[in-house]
Amino acid sequence: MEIRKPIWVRDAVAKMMEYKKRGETELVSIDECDGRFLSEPIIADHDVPPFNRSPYDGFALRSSDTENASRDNPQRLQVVDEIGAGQVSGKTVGPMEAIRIMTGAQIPGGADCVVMLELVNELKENGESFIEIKRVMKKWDNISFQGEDAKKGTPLIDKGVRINPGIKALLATFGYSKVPVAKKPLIGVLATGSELLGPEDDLVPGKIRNSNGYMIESQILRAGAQYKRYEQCADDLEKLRDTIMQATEECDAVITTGGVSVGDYDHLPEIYEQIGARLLFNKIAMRPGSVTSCAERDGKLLFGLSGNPSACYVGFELFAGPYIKYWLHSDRPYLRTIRGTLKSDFPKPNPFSRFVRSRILFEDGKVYAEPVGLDKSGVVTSLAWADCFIVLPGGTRGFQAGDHVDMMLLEDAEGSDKPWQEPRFSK
Ligand SMILES: Nc1nc2c(c(=O)[nH]1)N[C@H]1C(S)=C(S)[C@@H](COP(=O)(O)OP(=O)(O)OC[C@H]3O[C@@H](n4cnc5c(N)ncnc54)[C@H](O)[C@@H]3O)O[C@H]1N2
Ligand code: MOO
Ligand SMILES: [Mg+2]
Repeated sequence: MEIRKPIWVRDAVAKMMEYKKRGETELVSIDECDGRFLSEPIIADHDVPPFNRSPYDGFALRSSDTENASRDNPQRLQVVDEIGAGQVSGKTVGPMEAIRIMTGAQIPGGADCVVMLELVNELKENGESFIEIKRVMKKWDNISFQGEDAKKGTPLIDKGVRINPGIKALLATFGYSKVPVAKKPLIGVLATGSELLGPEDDLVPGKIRNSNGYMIESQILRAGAQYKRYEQCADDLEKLRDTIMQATEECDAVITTGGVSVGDYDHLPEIYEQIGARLLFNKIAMRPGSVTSCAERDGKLLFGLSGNPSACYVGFELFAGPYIKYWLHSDRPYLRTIRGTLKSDFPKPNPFSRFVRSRILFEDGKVYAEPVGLDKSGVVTSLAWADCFIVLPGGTRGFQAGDHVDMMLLEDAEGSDKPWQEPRFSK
């Protein structure tokens, strides 16, 4: 029987990333851009705001006219025009004059400050309008300056960033009615196993429902890609091979689940050979997911994820996820790792690096990680509660509550420019 030699997580990631690719750009309507990844950076092509404007409803005037203003000596200014947002006054504010101005309107020529409506007395005399002002105004009081938010030419958002509501606001600000985004890779998904039923099927002895296929599809969507589902397949070598071949032709990458270990019906290793795919690795020093495999055919990757649900989940996040994020032009395609405090004891030793499905807790300004569910690779329920992996490097013993540990974030938009790597002492 074949004995596989495990490789380090960092080496497996590096091997897989030798085949990384950037997706092409496509233009989508701004209405369709949510959740997509920018394929070009956003650079301010004009000043924001584009003109000096009023942050208040009030009066624009010359601060020098208020030099002697006080409670006992109100200064009277004549109101010579009024402007709402979107309008521009043709007038210039002269000595002892003011222009009534609304929030967002361009500051008229001559004026160098704005006084709020609430701070003046308004008077009418002979059909003419005046204000009395009782306070000294300083030059540039209450002006929102052209370019104070962003100066023309400033890089604002990197390419490869997922469009969120704030970024969408910037896209609109800078006139992107069409947005350059990375084309989503199409990932073929194939769940293998003669024991698998569909979610619509009743349970029968010896069988289980296919959960990995749906989970992987959801992980693909969370990573920002799209999937094509291939009909779940019994462990029949020829049929599996033909379906995988077809998926490799039709998709940018293929993810299978199950059939990668050493069992009698684990056909993936044989199929890689038969279709002429080059095996990059089939054993990694990690738990779960040690059988995670990856092969390459014509520059396309085939991810052979474990059939065990937790192992499948981890394999996707460590390998397929970064591959997809890079495709989407991210320079931070890896999961971000932070340090946190272990909430409960984890007594198991770690011969291989362990990715423990866990939950982030925030208490008293500290970040804690708490393992969820059974730490077994065949477990499915814990995945529903996990929003991070606690990463325990191989070669370490058990950990106690209060120890500091690495936490890999699963629901994080920022990512990391480096993958998690085994610390040197674990070698
Ligand atoms: N003699 C050895 N046996 C095993 C080894 C080993 O090194 N030597 N490795 C174990 C490890 S570790 C893992 S992980 C599993 C990997 O198994 P496979 O990837 O070959 O997956 P299967 O055998 O097809 O299934 C394993 C397990 O997962 C269930 N499964 C499969 N597909 C799905 C699905 N779509 N949804 C939900 N559950 C699924 C399947 O019923 C099995 O229970 O091998 C160990 N064995
Ligand atoms: O690959 Mo298995 O999940 O290590 O237990
Ligand atoms: Mg198996």
